Amino acid sequence: MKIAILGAGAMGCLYGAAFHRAGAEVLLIDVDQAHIDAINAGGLELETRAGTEMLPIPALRPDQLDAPVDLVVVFTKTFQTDRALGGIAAAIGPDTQLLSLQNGLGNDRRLAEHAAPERVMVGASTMPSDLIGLGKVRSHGEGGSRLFPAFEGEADFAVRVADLLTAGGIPTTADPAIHQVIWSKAIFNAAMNPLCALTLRTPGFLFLHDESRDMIRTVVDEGVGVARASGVMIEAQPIHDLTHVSMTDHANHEASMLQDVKAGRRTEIDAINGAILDAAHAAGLSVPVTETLYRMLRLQDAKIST
Ligand SMILES: NC(=O)C1=CN([C@@H]2O[C@H](COP(=O)(O)OP(=O)(O)OC[C@H]3O[C@@H](n4cnc5c(N)ncnc54)[C@H](OP(=O)(O)O)[C@@H]3O)[C@@H](O)[C@H]2O)C=CC1
Ligand SMILES: CC(C)(CO)C(=O)C(=O)O
Repeated sequence: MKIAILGAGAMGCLYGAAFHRAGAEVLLIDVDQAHIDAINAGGLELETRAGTEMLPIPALRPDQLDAPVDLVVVFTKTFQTDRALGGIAAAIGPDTQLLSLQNGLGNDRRLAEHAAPERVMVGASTMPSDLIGLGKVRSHGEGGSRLFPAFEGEADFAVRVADLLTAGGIPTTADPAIHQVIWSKAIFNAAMNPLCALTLRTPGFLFLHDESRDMIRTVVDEGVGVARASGVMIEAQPIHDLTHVSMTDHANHEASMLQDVKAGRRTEIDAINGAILDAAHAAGLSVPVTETLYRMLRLQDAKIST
């Protein structure tokens, strides 16, 4: 299978490495020329709990992709998706499948702007990953992914993709309840990521303080209420459990939103807390802690653009 990873940052490199280990033909696509050059010069350096690997995966700029691939895996930030897919139009042929494992809500809709709905797959990942330098990624922690066609597509291709990732070291399943999975992950991120970004601390710090643990519990309960009012029937306890795993097993992982704030980049607050807030308004619900965190991160983002 020929796979283009669109956005060779922390997660793109981690997933590109798994596809590569499983024998797929992988191309890492990014806009950062220095990062591309570093990968092409010495290989992708991936540090996990199992050790450090140097993987000879080619990296390219979007304009260097000139023929259709079988699968595009989108791992840009959510607000970069549309532009990034527009930049690789030549790689999206009539049979090309698109997959997003990005955080947040609405990724299905964003991908369906660039391919027929039956060729759009979505999902979520609980793998942690940090970009630690040019051509260098670190992932310390267990996790996995779930994916499935977003709309009415056939499950066969999703199963093949999941099997490849599992063979490459990221346990992945094709899960028909994918929209419940995505809502649960978005609620988890709405609770964890803004608090990491605002305190400039990792989940282990949040575990030490009643203030953060209380807010995390409340945001999860608020989000589950919104999901259920929107017709997505999920339970709160598995999400509470996931926040506990994050604060203990992934205690030192820099949540992606923390990585963004530290690097002076815009965050994905609109696709996470903002999307839950929009759904709350549509359902006539109030979600005060989710909304406060949303407003705080919007202010943080405003510092970058002003
Ligand atoms: N990091 C993590 O642990 C996790 C992240 N996620 C989600 O995965 C997604 C990716 O996150 P993450 O890997 O951390 O993000 P990164 O910022 O590390 O990676 C995104 C990459 O995409 C590149 N990019 C931007 N625009 C384009 C474009 N037009 N064409 C090609 N590449 C482009 C960026 O370059 P540049 O920096 O120059 O803009 C960057 O290298 C997000 O939705 C995130 O929420 C999900 C689970 C865990
Ligand atoms: C790694 C994980 C699951 C937890 O923080 C994440 O989604 C993120 O960093 O955005």
